[in-house]
Amino acid sequence: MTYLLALDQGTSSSRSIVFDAQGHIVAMAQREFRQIFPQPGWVEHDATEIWHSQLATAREVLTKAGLKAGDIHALGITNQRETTVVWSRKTGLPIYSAIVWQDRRAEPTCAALREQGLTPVVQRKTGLVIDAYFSGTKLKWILDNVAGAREQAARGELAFGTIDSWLVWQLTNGQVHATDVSNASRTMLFNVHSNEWDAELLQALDIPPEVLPAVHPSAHDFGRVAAEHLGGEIEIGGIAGDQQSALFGQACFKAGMAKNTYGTGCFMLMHTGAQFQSSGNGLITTSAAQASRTPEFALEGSVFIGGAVVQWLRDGLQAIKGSGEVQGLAESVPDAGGVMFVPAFTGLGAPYWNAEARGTIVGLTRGSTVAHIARAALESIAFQSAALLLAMSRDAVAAGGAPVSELRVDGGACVNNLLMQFQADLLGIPVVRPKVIETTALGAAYLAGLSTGLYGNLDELSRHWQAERVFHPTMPRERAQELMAQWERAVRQTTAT
Ligand SMILES: Nc1ncnc2c1ncn2[C@@H]1O[C@H](COP(=O)(O)OP(=O)(O)O)[C@@H](O)[C@H]1O
Ligand SMILES: O=P(O)(O)OC[C@H](O)CO
Repeated sequence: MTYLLALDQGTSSSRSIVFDAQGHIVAMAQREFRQIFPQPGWVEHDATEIWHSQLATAREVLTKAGLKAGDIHALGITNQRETTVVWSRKTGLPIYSAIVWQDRRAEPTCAALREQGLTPVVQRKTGLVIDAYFSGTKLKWILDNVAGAREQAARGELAFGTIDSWLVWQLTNGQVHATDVSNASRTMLFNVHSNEWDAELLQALDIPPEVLPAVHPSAHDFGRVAAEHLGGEIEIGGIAGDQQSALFGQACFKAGMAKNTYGTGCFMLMHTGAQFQSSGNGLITTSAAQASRTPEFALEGSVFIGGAVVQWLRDGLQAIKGSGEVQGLAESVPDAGGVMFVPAFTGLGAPYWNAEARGTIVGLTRGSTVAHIARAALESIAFQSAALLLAMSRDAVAAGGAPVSELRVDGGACVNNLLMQFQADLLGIPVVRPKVIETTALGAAYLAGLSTGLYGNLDELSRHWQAERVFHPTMPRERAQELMAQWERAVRQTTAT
């Protein structure tokens, strides 16, 4: 048997999964680590704790699977994106905590960049909007605020990396400082057309090029894990940011193919092939995981509160004891009874981009019960995702393509059949849940398998992808359109004073 090992370093936990060559899960291990909130709007991780937790799960999964390093054909890495680490090349120790993607501290730098009129330049070169979400301004913050950092950087003593680079550095005992295009495309420093760091953007953010990792395609020989870590050497054959990795693991390789990951938030990506497409509808453009040196792109939109609304039903409203109970409660009523719930707890993401919006429940009557609210909460995940898909379809049509014809789904909340059926009803297209919903890790394993010759081409991977269940739309289109209009009215009310 041939096996692939995927390291999936997420925002709340580190996981490792062993897959067989057909993409079936053989074993899985997971560890949570600390979330650090030093002040409002700041979110940090301890990069060393991330490394240790990741290594521990990799060792554990090999034990669980009864395998040795020598049984593993290749290793792939996928990671929470944008989270920024700066470390000493000499000691391998971070000079500051990892600044997490959710952290907002770099907003003043972003405001200054916007004032300098850099918005169109950033958009054209990177596909991104200027936002504290991305790594570049977090890196600048560390260089500006950690004593002696700029001097050390100028002497070439510091290394910057997203979590993938940090793990590769540790796994190879400091032999390799590298990242892949999908992670680089989230830094706001990377030209996604030429697949190179961009001198103008580096200058605008005052980033010394000496700190940057080498950038390679996502399927690439990134070096070998030093024997001491996993009991033998293993080739690192693939790297991709978690959302691009999930798009890859869902075998969405062609323009117009889309996936939505229903986790704490939702991340929807649509492949646009070799075409860099700018959104006219509030989405960002990003590099897709690339099997070769040819640039490939995707449009991306995110929902801030997805499955998290179910956590709020559990912890805030205390309407359920566990997230698994939400479907039963929601199904105890035939519909939401006119209740609309917009969970704008932290503002609204794409395509609305409204930071001031706050959570709103409208349409309550004397007959409304907690079951209606639970159903409306669940439906809000689908409404927000539908708004993203509509934006993507409009962009696809504007670029001369066809609207999205099928949505592939994954993530913790995609197990909810009621939610998936409602999603299909709203969209009017099939919603397809694959047999393996660990598509993020699978994407990284596939990339590693591709670069090491286990797989010949993408068609082979497409043949592995199998649907577990297809949710076909059954709701009349007029009713779905009426509901979407009702949703948009409720969204407008989230900022009504
Ligand atoms: N049966 C369910 N119905 C709806 N949401 C669910 C269900 N089970 C879990 N969830 C939600 O899914 C999310 C967890 O998904 P996961 O993919 O593990 O998230 P993340 O990767 O963001 O940590 C949680 O927000 C949880 O509330
Ligand atoms: O770790 P996740 O699944 O929350 O994903 C985080 C995203 O990559 C942030 O852009």
